[in-house]
Amino acid sequence: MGSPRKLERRNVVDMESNENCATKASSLRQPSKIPPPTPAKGLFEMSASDNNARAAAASMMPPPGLIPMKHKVSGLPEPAPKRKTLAERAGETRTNGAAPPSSRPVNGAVKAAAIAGPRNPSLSSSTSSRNISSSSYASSTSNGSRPPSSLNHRPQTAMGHARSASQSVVSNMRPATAMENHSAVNGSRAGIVPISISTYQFADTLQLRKQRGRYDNQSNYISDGWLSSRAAQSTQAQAQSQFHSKTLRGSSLSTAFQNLSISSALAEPRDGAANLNGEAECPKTPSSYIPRKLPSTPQIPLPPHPSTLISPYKTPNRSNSPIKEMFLSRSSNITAPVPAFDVDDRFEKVESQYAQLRGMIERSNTERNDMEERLSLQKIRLNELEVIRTQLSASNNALHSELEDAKVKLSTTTMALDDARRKHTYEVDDLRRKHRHDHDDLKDAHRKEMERLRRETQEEADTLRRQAETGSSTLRQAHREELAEVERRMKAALDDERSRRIQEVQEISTKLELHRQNTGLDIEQKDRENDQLRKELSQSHADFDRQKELNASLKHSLSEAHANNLSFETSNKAMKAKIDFLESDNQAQSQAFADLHKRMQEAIEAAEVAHAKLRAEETLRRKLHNQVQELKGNIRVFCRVRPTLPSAAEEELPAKIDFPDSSEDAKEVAVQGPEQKSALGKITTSTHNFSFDRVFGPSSQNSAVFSEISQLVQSALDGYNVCIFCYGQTGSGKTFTMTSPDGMIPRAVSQIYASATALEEKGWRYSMAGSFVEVYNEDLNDLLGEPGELDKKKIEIRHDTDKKRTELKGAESVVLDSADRVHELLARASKNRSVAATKANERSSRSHSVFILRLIGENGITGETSTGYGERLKETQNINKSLSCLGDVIGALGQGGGGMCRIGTASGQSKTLMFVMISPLQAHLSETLTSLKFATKVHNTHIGTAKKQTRVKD
Ligand SMILES: Nc1ncnc2c1ncn2[C@@H]1O[C@H](COP(=O)(O)OP(=O)(O)OP(=O)(O)O)[C@@H](O)[C@H]1O
Repeated sequence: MGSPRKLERRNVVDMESNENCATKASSLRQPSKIPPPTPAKGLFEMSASDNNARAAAASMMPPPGLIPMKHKVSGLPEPAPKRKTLAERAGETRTNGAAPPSSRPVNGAVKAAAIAGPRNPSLSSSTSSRNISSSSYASSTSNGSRPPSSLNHRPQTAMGHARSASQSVVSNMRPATAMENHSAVNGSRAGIVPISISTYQFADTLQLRKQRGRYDNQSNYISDGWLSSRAAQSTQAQAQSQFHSKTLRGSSLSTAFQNLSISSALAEPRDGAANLNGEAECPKTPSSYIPRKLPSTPQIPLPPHPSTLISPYKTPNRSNSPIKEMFLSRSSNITAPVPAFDVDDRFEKVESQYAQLRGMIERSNTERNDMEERLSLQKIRLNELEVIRTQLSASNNALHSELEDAKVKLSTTTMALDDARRKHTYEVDDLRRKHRHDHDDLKDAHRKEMERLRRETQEEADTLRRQAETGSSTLRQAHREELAEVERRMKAALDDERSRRIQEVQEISTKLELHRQNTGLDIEQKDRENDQLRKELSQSHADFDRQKELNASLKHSLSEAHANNLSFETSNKAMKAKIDFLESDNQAQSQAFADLHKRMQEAIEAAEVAHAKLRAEETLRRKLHNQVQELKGNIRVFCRVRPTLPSAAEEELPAKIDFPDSSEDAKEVAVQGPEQKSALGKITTSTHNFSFDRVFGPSSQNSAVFSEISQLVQSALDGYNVCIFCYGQTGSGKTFTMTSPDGMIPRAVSQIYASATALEEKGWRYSMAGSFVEVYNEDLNDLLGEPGELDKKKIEIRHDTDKKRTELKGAESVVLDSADRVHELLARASKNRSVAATKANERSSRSHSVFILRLIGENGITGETSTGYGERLKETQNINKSLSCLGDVIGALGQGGGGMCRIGTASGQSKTLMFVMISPLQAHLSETLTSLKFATKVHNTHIGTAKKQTRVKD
């Protein structure tokens, strides 16, 4: 975008060029293959007619008014009435105002022609031809020969000419008209500038025509008259043509004037005074009109025959034109006189036409002034518009900047809105979390309250029990006394009973004796009676039968009596035995008591011996158990492959995992590695075999796994530090194995409780406390603390090298006074972990949770104490740092550098069991192999003998 000034200038230039174009356009000729009898053609003919002006003047030349009439337009205004003749006006001094300034350079060719004119006959002849016609001038200013048509295209339009004008000097293009020639010579537009000059020059031309006519009149009037009339005719024809153009196109006056001016340029040298005056009065005359020194008219040689001028490029039409024969030539055979034209009449006509032209020029000037005024107005308007445009662009810029500001504000507002929305979301989340925490707190408080109530109830129950026990001992004493009383009473009763029984027995014995005696008497009497009867038998057989019957009945009675006698004898014997027993009871009882006491003393002594033996055996058992554990290895590696879950997606294909020694205590696992493509494109798979202390397949249950580690739990009870940790990728079953309701931790705690209860009779009293911490970002967080303090409350690890104990300062320790308490503890830790996991998704896979069970055992009899730690670590494979650290630790432990770096109690002081957890899926195959390789490394590590943490009470 240019500056306003530039724009204005460009507009002006455009307008000028438009005007120029319009002007040029007005001089356009319709292209025609047959050249019309234009003045250009006539100029050549006029050159030729210098010698034969008379020849066929009437027939060859059209009457003066004929050519103008051809182009005359009916609407053309009539010329103004004549005031002065051209001859008169030719002598007048030209005004400066009529001569526009010109900066056009003098054409070199013209200058050369002017300078070299007298010396070069051919040039002078051509120059003379210029006096007659601009067309011939154009020819002469060229190289003297017409250029080949192929190189010198004659412009078909004014525009074409305008374009070619600047090239015309170089290419020697033949102009179509004098006007075009003029333009070509000057190399600049021919528009307005020549108008005022032509007035003056045209007058000169006319004057010269007259003088020449007169001169010629003296010598060859006819020829001169022909020349003059021919020139006038040519001028008139041009003027008429310009009128015609003006009328048709409205702005071709300058073109017409240019034609005239060229003629005047030819006329200038003829009259030295006029020429000098012209130069003096109009120093700004265009350079193309600089007076040239030309030979005076009388010495002007006749131009060569047109055919010689244009011979190289003779137009076929022209050469074949029959008109050519109508012109005079040396070879013309003139036989009849040719009538002369009336020159004055022609001049008058030309004058009138000139006046007409002048009027038109004035009008044109007026129009031009109007146009200039309009142009200046337009320029002003343009400036105003430019100012408005500037203002508008300024306001546009302001609006743009406002728009940008508004956009920025909008984006700021949007961002603020987003921030507010995000903040609101965070606040809602926080509130939700707080609400959840409050809820959990309430639940905790409720649980605590319940515990408190339960404890109070327990205490009350204890009090009651104590009271009951007190009551019961009183009762027992009373009972004992009562029992003694009863015993006494029983003894008295027994004595009474005994004496009563003895008395009864004596009575019975007496009765029995009496009865026997009576029976004997009866028998004797019966015998007598028998005898009597026998005697009487003879007397009577009937009496015998009767006697027999009686005898039978008597026998029966006898048997009954005998039975009774026997029973009586038995009871008598029993009674006798009883009496004997009762008589001997007192002594036996005292003897029995003494025996019993003796035996009891012996039993107590034997029990004491047995207890001592048992304790010695328990110590031996522990020692042997520990030796067994040591033999099994203080760091053991178990591998567990979890089953494919029913919820697993279909595309989760299982990996090929085999258990070559699939027995109850399998120790080997074989994993088929990923497919590998050889250079030849052959696909191979390799099987990786691993062996560990124990391998559990997918179908293994937690109970089976625990049976393998229960001995380690026993070691914890025996006072050894035990570390059990799971290692494996996410989702491989670590949590399931360790903290599920039947996982290792609940089972271990239950076993410890059961064993502790069993050991109570051996004098051991155990107390248990559990802590649950999380290692995240190398910080320890308490999973049993308040959820809000999870990442805030920091826990310190303190290691007492003297006591060889490691403690976590700040971690909450929950007393496990019943086996069920561990479930609560695990649930609390799990909840805290899930709260933490919602804050950071990756937390689960980047954190390690450690459950620490602290066992303190005291033996009231022996005074021994044992302190052991059971630890459960859940190590996640995802952390390479942890992996390498763990590897380093275990490696260092294997080389006896246990104190260098510690993970929990995984050192020479402890027994360590590592679970390597394996996912059965193909997708996790590479992690599976990495885990197994690492576990193999650990398995190959030997850790020094574990030392029991036993102190003898002072
Ligand atoms: N032996 C098994 N038998 C049946 N289901 C199992 C077994 N082992 C693991 N699972 C199941 O597999 C899933 C993932 O196990 P788990 O959550 O214990 O993995 P993890 O190793 O603790 O994962 P993370 O490291 O992410 O905590 C759980 O749904 C669990 O119930």
